[in-house]
Amino acid sequence: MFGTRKTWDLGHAPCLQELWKKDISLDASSVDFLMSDGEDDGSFLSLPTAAFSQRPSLTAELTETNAPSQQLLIQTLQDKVCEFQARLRSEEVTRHLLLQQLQQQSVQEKTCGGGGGVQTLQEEQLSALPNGERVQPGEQPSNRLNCPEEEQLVTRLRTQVEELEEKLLDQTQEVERLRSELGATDLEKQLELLVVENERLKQELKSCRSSELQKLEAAAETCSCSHCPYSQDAESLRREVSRWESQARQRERRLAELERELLEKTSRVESLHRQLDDSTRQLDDGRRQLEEARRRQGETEQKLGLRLQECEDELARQATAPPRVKYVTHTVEVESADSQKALAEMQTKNTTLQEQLSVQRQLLRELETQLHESQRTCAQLRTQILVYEGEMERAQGQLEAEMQNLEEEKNRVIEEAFIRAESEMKAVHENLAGVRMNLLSLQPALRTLTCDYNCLKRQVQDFPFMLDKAITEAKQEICQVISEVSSTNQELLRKYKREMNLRKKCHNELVRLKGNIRVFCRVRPVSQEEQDAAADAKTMLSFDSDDDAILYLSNKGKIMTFELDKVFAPQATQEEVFQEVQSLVTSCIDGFNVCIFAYGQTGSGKTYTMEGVVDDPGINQRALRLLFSEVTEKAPDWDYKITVSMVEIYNETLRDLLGENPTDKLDIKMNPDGSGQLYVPGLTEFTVQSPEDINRVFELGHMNRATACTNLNEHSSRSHALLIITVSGFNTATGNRTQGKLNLVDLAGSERIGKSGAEGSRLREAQCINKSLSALGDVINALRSKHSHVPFRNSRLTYLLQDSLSGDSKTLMMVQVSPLPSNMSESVCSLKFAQRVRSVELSSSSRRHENSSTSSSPTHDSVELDSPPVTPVPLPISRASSAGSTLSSASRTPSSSRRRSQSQLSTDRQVDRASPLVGDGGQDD
Ligand SMILES: Nc1ncnc2c1ncn2[C@@H]1O[C@H](COP(=O)(O)OP(=O)(O)OP(=O)(O)O)[C@@H](O)[C@H]1O
Repeated sequence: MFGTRKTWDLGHAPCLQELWKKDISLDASSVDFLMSDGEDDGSFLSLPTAAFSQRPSLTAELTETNAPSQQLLIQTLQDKVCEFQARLRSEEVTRHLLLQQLQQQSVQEKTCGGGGGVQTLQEEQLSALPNGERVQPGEQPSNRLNCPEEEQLVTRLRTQVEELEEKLLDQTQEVERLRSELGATDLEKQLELLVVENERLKQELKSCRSSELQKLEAAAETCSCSHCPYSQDAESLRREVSRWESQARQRERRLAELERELLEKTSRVESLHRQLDDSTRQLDDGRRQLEEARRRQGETEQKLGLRLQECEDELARQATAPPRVKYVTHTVEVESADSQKALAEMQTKNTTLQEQLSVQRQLLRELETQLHESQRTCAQLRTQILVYEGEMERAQGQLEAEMQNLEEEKNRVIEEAFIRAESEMKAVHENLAGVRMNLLSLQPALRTLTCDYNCLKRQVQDFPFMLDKAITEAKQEICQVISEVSSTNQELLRKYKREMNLRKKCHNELVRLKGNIRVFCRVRPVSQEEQDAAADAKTMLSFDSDDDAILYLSNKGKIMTFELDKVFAPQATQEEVFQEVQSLVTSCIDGFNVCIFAYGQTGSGKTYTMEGVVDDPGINQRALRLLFSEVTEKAPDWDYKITVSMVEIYNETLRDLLGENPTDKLDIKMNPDGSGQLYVPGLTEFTVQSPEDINRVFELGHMNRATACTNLNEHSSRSHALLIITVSGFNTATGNRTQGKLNLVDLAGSERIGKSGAEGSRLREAQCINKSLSALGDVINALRSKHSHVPFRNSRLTYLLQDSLSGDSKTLMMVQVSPLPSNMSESVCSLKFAQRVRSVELSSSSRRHENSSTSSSPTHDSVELDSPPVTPVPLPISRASSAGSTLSSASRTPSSSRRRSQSQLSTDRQVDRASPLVGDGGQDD
């Protein structure tokens, strides 16, 4: 027995004891920890971590509406879980206490020597285990009974936790859905209300606008005057309506913006509501799962209570049963190893369970953390929802305020428009009444007007026939008048042509009677320098106060009388000189060739007479201006062309002063067309159309003359300068053509060589001058003598002037005389030559007419000389020449001198032949 008892010694199970103690202490601390956790936190949430990780926004979607119930539900779940864990832990504690009691009983039986009794007791206790189970050797009875249930409980707990998580998710979704429905409904209602209100406002605005416009149009129709006050009111109303329209458009735009904002927020709230629905649905599911877990927990508790009750009963039964030491000892000896093995297994299982519990605790903490985050997110969402709702309320408030303002303004505008419309209506009614009165008063006048209108209508209907008749009569009258006018015009034209021809004939005859060669004399004044320089500056010339054709010259004590066509005293002006010349110039327009040349010694005033000075131009410029004025006067019937050439004859060399190269020598040739006319090949001709053109031509001529000569004054004294003006005319009415040539010649000085003492080149110049002047005298003598041969070709000068010296050409020689005594012999020579030239009569041949119609014109013989002359210019009476007579001024009268006979001229011709032109100079030559 004792040996048996030795084998029962607890020394074989020290580690079991320690293990149990250790387990108990661990379990107690764990229980305390768990209890403290459960009590302190109370937020055990059985949502799995994966569920939150998969739905991170789920917690954030919890809304304020279901938050209290959800928290309550979570709190309830946490309480249940904690209660269940506490029960689990208390069951474990109870089981450990039972084991400790069993161990204590065994120790007591050992110490009391009743090993067999202990073994018997244990056997009885083990046999008395519920369900007839026998305690196996080495196995702790209660432990063997509870382990599967714990595993099942843990499994069930996990399942329940998962189910709770799912339920919580469903519940949350349901809550969200409910909240979404509620919120969406509100928002939709608000939106619908806003849209309806907007449409209503638009309709009201449109109707108000249309009514205002109709009123305005009606007012405008009733009064269409621009200055009427109704039109002005209507205009102001239109402006106001347009202003309101612009404001309405602005508010519509603002409303559209608010609608857009509202739509955005509505969509956002809808999404939040959808999320809240999901959370509510999950919460419902979690609730259901929690109820299911609670139910299962109740069942488990019930089972555990029954099992505990059975254990207690068994322990009580074993305590009351007598000890069976031998048997127990044997049993203990036999079963101690098994018990130790069972204990080790139980310890292992306990360890596993503890690990599982720690995992569950960790999971619980994570879930609690997630719950906190979800609560925080929920609070943020709640705040955001509140902000959105505030904004919506504010926008709605603004919208309402704007609507209110619009309504008020609309009412005010309508009221004002109504008032205005009423006043306008009143005025329109008044006008209407006035118009009615006027209408009544105008009705008689209207009847009269209607009668008049009918009469006029009949007249208008008859008008085309009357008009046709009148037009026909008028046409006949017009045709008759036209034919009469045409015949009259023809007659007038015929008379005009006849008169024109007659005028030309008369003019020609008058000039012919005056003499084709006319000689004027001009005495230049004594300059101030000459008076200051010479004591004998006293003039030797005197004039006849009664006859302007007589010049007296006192020479060597004798008085010489010279009778010319005209004598110009020193005080004669350029204009007075030109007055005597202009009849020749105008005959150039009629188709005559005219030659005007200034003759005289150097310094006698030739250039002054021909060219003049800038302020007082001479014959050249005045002649051209006169031609322009005459041509302009005849412009309606005549088309004239005036061309100008300028040449210089120096040392028998002809140069073109208007050419590009004035130093080139020109030649004079017969025109190859067989007309017998001379022409200068290469001579430049400028067509002048205005006085400005004339000035340019003269400037160019002077410039070229100055360019060609080193000393202009010296050179100009020894060269002949010719200005050749050609006037070509075409009568557009008659078709007649005329061409006249005007030669304006500034001859070289005619002084004698012996007096000047020239040598070398000067001698050559003087010889050339004398040659040309002698040739001119020979030509004039031949013409005067009516020789068959006239020596035109003896000099360039006479050759160039051939057509202006022959035929019916007109020649004017202006003899320039110096009044100084020192020049007296030269003056005598010049005057003698002038008197001889004056006796020459050019043959009167027909003028050159290029038109064949000239042949049908009246001939010179057919001209009726008793007809009054057409030319208005008074011309000097032609005078007979009386050359070289030395008469005293007292013994002769101007009238007697004018009637000198031609026979006397023949006597003078005999005298002149010895010294043809240059007087003494001719003898010197
Ligand atoms: N009628 C006049 N009134 C005033 N001054 C005159 C008049 N005639 C000539 N003179 C002056 O006499 C001077 C000489 O005149 P001008 O040069 O015309 O003589 P000329 O005969 O042309 O000399 P040349 O043969 O050298 O060219 C000039 O200064 C000119 O101004």
